[in-house]
Formats: sequence, C-alpha cells, structure tokens
Amino acid sequence: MIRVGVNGYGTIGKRVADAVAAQPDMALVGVAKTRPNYEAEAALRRGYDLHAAIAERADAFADAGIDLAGDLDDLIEASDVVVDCCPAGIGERNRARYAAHDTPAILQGGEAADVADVSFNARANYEAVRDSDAESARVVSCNTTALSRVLAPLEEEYGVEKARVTLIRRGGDPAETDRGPINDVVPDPVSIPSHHGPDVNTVLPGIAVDTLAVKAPVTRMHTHGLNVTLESTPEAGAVRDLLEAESRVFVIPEGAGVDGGGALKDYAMDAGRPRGDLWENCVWGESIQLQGSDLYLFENVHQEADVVPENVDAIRALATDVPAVESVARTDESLGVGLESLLAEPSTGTGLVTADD
Ligand SMILES: NC(=O)C1=CN([C@@H]2O[C@H](COP(=O)(O)OP(=O)(O)OC[C@H]3O[C@@H](n4cnc5c(N)ncnc54)[C@H](O)[C@@H]3O)[C@@H](O)[C@H]2O)C=CC1
Ligand SMILES: O=C(OP(=O)(O)O)[C@H](O)COP(=O)(O)O
Repeated sequence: MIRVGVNGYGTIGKRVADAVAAQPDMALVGVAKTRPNYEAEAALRRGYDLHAAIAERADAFADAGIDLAGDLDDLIEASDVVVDCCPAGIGERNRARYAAHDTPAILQGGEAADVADVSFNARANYEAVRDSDAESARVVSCNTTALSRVLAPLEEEYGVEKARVTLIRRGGDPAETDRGPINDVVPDPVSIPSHHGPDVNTVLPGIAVDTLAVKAPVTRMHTHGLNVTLESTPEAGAVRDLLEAESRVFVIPEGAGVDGGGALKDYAMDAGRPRGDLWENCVWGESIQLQGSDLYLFENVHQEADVVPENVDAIRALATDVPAVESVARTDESLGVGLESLLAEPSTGTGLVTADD
C-alpha cells in the first residue's frame, strides 16, 4: 500500500483525496486544512483524518469541535508520497518541507515548471518519470493536461507539424465567488504564447505548439479550438477512431444533444458522476474535420476534474515500478473513467436521451 497525504483540500485536493481513497493499492493517510470550514466537515464525514496545515491555527479546529490527527509535519512523515494541492505559489513554499522529511511530493500546474524535478502527464511521459530519479513531479495544469492527451496520440500516429490552439478559459471555479471577468472576454495573457504551449513541451518536448488564451465569464469548463497540421493526411473518421481509443478522451456522440459546457455537466450528473466530474477531454465528434493535413476540433475540459486521474498516476510513477498502461487502467477502473461509465444506465433516471427523442 502506498500511503498518501494530501496537503490543501480545495477544488483539486478534495477530488484527489477521494481518488486516492478509491485506489486498491493506496491508503489515504489524511488531509491537511488551514481552517475548519464546510470542507473540513465533509472530509470528516468521509472518514478522513484531518491535520492542521498551519500549526498555529490548530486551536480554531478545537473551537469548532473538530479533533485533529496531527499537524502537517505528522502528515508528511506518515506518508510515502504527499500531494500538494495548495493554491498556486504555496506549493513552491512547501517544497522544502517535503524534502526535509525525505517524502516525495506531487505538485500542481499552478506552480512554475521548476517547482519539481519533472513535469508529468500520464499519456505523455509516465514511464520517463517512473524510470527517473525524480523525487517530485508537477502534474501539468488542466488545460495543458487536456492538450497533451490529444497531441500525444496525434504525434505518435500521424506526426504533428504544428499545433495552434485557442483556449477559452473559464473565469473561476463555481465556488470562487470573487473571480471574473463578470461581463467581458479578456485576453489572458494578452501576449502570446499563453503558458500552455511551453507547458506542453515540459511533457512532450518535441511538439511545435502555439497557444493563445482568453478568459470568459463562465465557471463550468474551458473550451479549446484546435488546428493541428499533421505530417500526413488521414480521414476524419480515422482521427475520430484514434481519439475514441483513448480512455481519457470522450468523443461526444452526435445524437446526445450536448451543445456546451452546461449540458456536458448535466450529462455527467445524469451519468451519476461524483460532483458531476468529467475526468475526460470532451471532444465534439462532428467537429473533428480535416482540410488536407489540417485537423480541426473543439473540445471542452472540466478544469476541476481532468487532472485528478493524472495525480493518481503520478503517485505510482514516483513510488512504484507499475507500468503506465497498468496504472492508467487501475486508476480508470477504480474511478470509473471512460466511455463505459458515461454511457452507462445510471442507477436512477432514464439514461441517455438523444436529440431525436
Ligand atoms: N481549480 C482548477 O481548475 C485547477 C487548479 N489547478 C492547480 O491546483 C492547485 C490548487 O488549485 P485549487 O484546488 O483550485 O485551489 P483551491 O483554492 O480551490 O484550494 C486550495 C486549498 O488549499 C488551502 N490552503 C491555502 N493555503 C494553504 C497552506 N499554506 N497549506 C495548506 N492548505 C492551504 C486553501 O484554503 C484551499 O482549501 C493550483 O496550483 C492550481 O493552479 C490545476 C488544475 C485545475
Ligand atoms: O490549471 C488551470 O488552468 P490553466 O491550464 O489555464 O492554467 C486551472 O483552471 C486553474 O486556472 P486558474 O489559474 O485560472 O485558477
């Protein structure tokens, strides 16, 4: 059993904790939180041990009637791997603390690439990370994760001459009431490239990719428009088959009547997904088109969820000799990632309703 601690229990941390707890070869030691809010209560209801992320604030938990299992150092010491899910920038500050305990650490994509020994995406470089001496790994950001999942198979199958991607980024997560924009679409950053292209190259070094990004007043999902010049000229159907064979890419069926992120999230909830999470890239099937060797497609990315299976695989890559294919299959099966669960008859409700119904 790999003993795993999670430091930072927000959007990503709570999902990573649940995913770790679902693995047959992992045990969740506990989670570290800064304050005793509703998320702390939810962690306790799930049976997770709580640790004070900031020792001086331990009294606040006692005042709220919450028993702590220890502080952050206790959590790090008891863990074989710590997953840092703190806000961007805090992971960098925590790095020395994990090293002081000799505990390998996973950090998140809000950190700069040099925060960790290596960057990680299961589809792009699992085995390179596993076979390295890395003591820390950064799971690349949600948008970068999604791009890597599509570009890696395209590169392997056809060769990528050049990818050009426009990212329409969600303004904030649904619970982030202080984020925006509220009534605009804002280049973010206004200069090119956005961090995503260079970040793809931290896990797929050979790929030529330019990215530009805007922020939009939505909270549910990001949207990508991809234009990839391939080194050969496949049929659109072959590209679709290639993407459908990827367990972490969901090609949305034409008949589903899914026209955007709102419907996609509704779809996920109808499918019985926890928190309505979509761990997969969601590619519109009819958007996959070829003009000569230029491939076009639209996809949506659930920013709260797509990095979660990647964090689980990153733990195995740092702590075990398990091959990539086995880790990904184990993660996917334990979480229910993939088409089977998205098209399954849900335990309640009437199943997939097509546009023709
Ligand atoms: N939310 C998203 O869409 C995605 C976020 N990421 C990255 O994941 C990381 C975490 O992001 P989120 O989960 O969205 O942030 P979040 O703000 O939802 O959660 C962070 C949690 O850490 C807690 N925290 C703050 N300071 C702390 C400290 N010193 N020690 C322990 N906990 C502390 C916060 O109270 C909060 O509960 C960031 O690097 C972010 O860029 C990556 C992919 C997607
Ligand atoms: O990893 C993410 O986005 P990114 O891939 O655009 O950096 C998450 O959506 C966090 O983005 P944020 O920095 O806008 O909170």
